[in-house]
Amino acid sequence: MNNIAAKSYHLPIQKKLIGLSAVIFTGLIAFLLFFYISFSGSLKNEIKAQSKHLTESASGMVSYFYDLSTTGQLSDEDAKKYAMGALKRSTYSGDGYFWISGLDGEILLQPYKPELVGLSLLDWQYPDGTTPFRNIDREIRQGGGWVNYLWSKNDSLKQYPKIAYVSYFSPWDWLIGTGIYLDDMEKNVFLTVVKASGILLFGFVLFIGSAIVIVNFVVNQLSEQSVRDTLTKLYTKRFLEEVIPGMLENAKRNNRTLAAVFMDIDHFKDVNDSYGHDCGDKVLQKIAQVMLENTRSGDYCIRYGGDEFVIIGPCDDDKNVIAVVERIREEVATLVFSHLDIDFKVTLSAGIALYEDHHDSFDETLIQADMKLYQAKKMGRNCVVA
Ligand SMILES: Nc1nc2c(ncn2[C@@H]2O[C@H](COP(=O)(O)OP(=O)(O)OP(=O)(O)O)[C@@H](O)[C@H]2O)c(=O)[nH]1
Repeated sequence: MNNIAAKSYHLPIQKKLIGLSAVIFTGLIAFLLFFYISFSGSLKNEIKAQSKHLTESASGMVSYFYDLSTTGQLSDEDAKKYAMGALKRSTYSGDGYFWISGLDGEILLQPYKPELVGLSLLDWQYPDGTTPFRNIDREIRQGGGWVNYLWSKNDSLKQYPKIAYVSYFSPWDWLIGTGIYLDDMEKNVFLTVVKASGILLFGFVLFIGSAIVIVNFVVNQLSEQSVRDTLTKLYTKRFLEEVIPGMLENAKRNNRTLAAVFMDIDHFKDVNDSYGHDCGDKVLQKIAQVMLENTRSGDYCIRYGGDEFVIIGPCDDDKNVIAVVERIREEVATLVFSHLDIDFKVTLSAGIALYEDHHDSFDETLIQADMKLYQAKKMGRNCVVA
């Protein structure tokens, strides 16, 4: 039954929530795009800075061996040999390595392609005739700088664009460098950004999902409260109007009919007058409880107004309905209320009508049930007329 209520009351809020999520989602995609562009730029710079830092550290290592030679602890030749050995072993990030060449372009150290040692880089030409290492010394002599060139990977002959930071170790006229393949860098940047975006997206989905669950819960609670009578917690007359079309449809689909029961407490005015309004309220609450306890989950118990109640529920014929209403009437009649040590009892009258003729409007059934209630009152009250 709550589904029907949800259908009637939640739709606009849910639509707004979906709209809001769509706007936030579009915003997030735009943000991720912006994030990708700016973050990938700074990540590339970071990778380049790391490469520069590595080359400078390698120069520092070479410098250490050079110092040993100047203090006479190592011969110049041994110092160079040990420095080269140290750099040869200094690989990083899996396949990162350092190379050394002389100022004349001669390759002195190439850990992954030792066959190149002794060859000169200066005359090395690309198919377009350019010589990438010819200008190295000019820039590098200032201390260090970036060089772009093509170089094959360890496991293939194909050449890939590479960028290397090269520093100049002047005492030995050595150029020390370590390079990064641009496609590897792009791949690393892409993977890092994708991971970061994935985390952001996951966070967003989690946030929106929780927001939808919480809002749905709050909306359910609020709409449930808005259709409940505050005193008896039964549904209100307004809710009856909302729920009837759906109930009629269900009844038709299941080849059943709907019963309408009108109930009214007998001489309730006297209860108020004799025992006070608060005591009257307690009577109303107790009778509502008896109604709820005696009806099924598909039935709707409604406080129609004042001391008047309505029950609507699917049924096949009036026998079961009469039995249920009689049970409620009898149970109410046995209740003993007390006020300032005075015990009193109340009774109620009821009228039952079925929607069996499938009139155009259910209002007619309600009017009939109300008329039957009137008859019950006329017949002396504390009875059910069907
Ligand atoms: N305590 C209390 N009384 C209410 C409430 N709403 C309506 N009433 C009272 O319920 C009484 C309804 O009385 P009536 O409909 O005139 O008739 P009755 O006294 O029940 O007599 P019959 O219906 O003819 O048996 C009135 O006195 C209203 O003031 C409420 O929320 N709390």
